[in-house]
Amino acid sequence: MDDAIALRGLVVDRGGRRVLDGIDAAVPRGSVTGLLGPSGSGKTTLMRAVVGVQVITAGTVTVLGAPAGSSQLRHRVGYLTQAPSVYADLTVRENARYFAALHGRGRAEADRAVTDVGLAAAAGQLVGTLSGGQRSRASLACALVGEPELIVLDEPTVGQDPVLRADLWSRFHALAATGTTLLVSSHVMDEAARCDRLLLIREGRLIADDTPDGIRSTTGVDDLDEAFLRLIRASEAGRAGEAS
Ligand SMILES: Nc1ncnc2c1ncn2[C@@H]1O[C@H](COP(=O)(O)OP(=O)(O)OP(=O)(O)O)[C@@H](O)[C@H]1O
Repeated sequence: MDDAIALRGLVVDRGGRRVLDGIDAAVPRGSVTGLLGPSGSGKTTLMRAVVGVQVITAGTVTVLGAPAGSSQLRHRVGYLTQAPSVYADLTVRENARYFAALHGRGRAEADRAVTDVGLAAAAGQLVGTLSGGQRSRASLACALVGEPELIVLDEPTVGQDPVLRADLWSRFHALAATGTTLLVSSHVMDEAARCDRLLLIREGRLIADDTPDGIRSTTGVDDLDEAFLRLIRASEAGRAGEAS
């Protein structure tokens, strides 16, 4: 069983609308897989299904060999939502130590997680006084501190400067090198090139599941932004053909 995530025929309806429309995809263990697509394409919904908090209409979501949301996955899957989920009236260090304790980890792991996200200098600062980008890194530290086998990160680099973004991507790859699996969403196409594999979704349908090089070679262009445009146009042409 090499896949950390296996999606089979995943269909999700939200607010009476079909938001994911029959997704089949697999995320290999020990990889950094990017989940890309325009705003509203269904990235967050797919991540919610993987962490087991989304009611699904049809299909199956298997995570680390178990159905998504099973109690046995509680300490094995980490999730960073788009809204920072940290306590404003605790310091960065206190937040990390609190989440570490929930996962049976100690102070050393908590302090390391804070350093890993570049917040060592602000460790003693109340989260409520941090900038937006710092607050989202504090939240990231809390998602990483339990050392989960699968880490699902919803737009973890939004609001970060280019140096920090590069540092965070290095950190993601260092984690993958130790066998951790990361599913990372972004709508910034330049981050796509940093991923081992890419899932591209548009309007709830998967239009690519490949490596960056595989996508370049399928589309015949080097620039991934342009490659995605071509894939999107090809999928639209295909759907127009289906409809006629
Ligand atoms: N609670 C909800 N109730 C009804 N519809 C929702 C709800 N949350 C999201 N949706 C709809 O589901 C669709 C997919 O949303 P989702 O948040 O998964 O997209 P996304 O790709 O993550 O977008 P973004 O990049 O802007 O975060 C959108 O059309 C959105 O309006």
